[in-house]
Amino acid sequence: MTRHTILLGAPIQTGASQPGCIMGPQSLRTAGLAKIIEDLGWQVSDRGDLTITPQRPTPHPNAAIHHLAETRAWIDTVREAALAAGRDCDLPVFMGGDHSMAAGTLPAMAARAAEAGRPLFVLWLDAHPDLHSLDSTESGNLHGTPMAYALGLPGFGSAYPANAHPLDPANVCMMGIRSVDRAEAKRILETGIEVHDMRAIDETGVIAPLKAFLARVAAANGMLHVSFDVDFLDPSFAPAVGTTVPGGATFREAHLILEMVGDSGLATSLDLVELNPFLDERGRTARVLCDFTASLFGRRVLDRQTRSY
Ligand SMILES: NC(=[NH2+])NCCC[C@H](N)C(=O)O
Ligand SMILES: [Mn+2]
Repeated sequence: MTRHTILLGAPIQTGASQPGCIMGPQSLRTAGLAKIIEDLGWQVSDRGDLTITPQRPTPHPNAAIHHLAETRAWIDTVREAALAAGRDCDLPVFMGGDHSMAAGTLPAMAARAAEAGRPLFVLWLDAHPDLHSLDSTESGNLHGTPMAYALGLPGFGSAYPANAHPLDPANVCMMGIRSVDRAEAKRILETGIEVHDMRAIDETGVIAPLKAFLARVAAANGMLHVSFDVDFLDPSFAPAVGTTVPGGATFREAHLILEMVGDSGLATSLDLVELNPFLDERGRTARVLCDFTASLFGRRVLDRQTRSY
């Protein structure tokens, strides 16, 4: 049976300090995301881009926070549309937008998993754990908060919607982490989330920890959401991101991770976030993201035969 994917754009840039992620979905389309997946035998539907209406500012005791009202509106809009996309296909691709998008997609995928009576697992590929609450963020950039919110951690009051389906921290695996704020470090220790920072990856490689995680997902008959932040990658080959951190995953490390996830057949949803086309070089980061996505959708070397001239 032909498998079906839905592409859904969430052009959010209010969670980041630098503008530009608003162009993320269009850049992925221009780089040919739909065709790359179609060529692998999938049926692809593009549901276009979500929008929110203009918002009146809502104050918050943490004065660093900006665009709280927009973020909240995006969370509600993304959550509803992501849940519908999740119900309607095998593996939706959520095209950001900055990472605050995941404050909508993670609860949506958790709700979908609950409907299916299966646990949700999350593979978080990112330089940052995004474990801030509204109380702890120092930058005020709300793309630093989605994981804390999705886990149901305190510090959000009623500024974000109530989270009816908090993630189990035991089902989260983070890779690529190399920039952690103090409050986030504390939360990593308190929650016991599995974090493979770049130091650990340098020592052990990605294969062993990923195999172990995927085996847990399979054993639990889990659904698997992959949240892919461009800054997971080394900025030398993926420059189109506002929060670059040196020492990121190499091209091969990232491919291997997505190839292994692809082989496992376990992935049930994907976020592609933080692509800032304004900072790209001739579309190379968008192309690289499409290539990685193809690996997750099962592309092998022989699916991509070269042509000699
Ligand atoms: N999704 C991201 N790029 N997050 C970066 C967050 C960086 C930093 N921890 C902050 O809160 O400002
Ligand atoms: Mn992130």
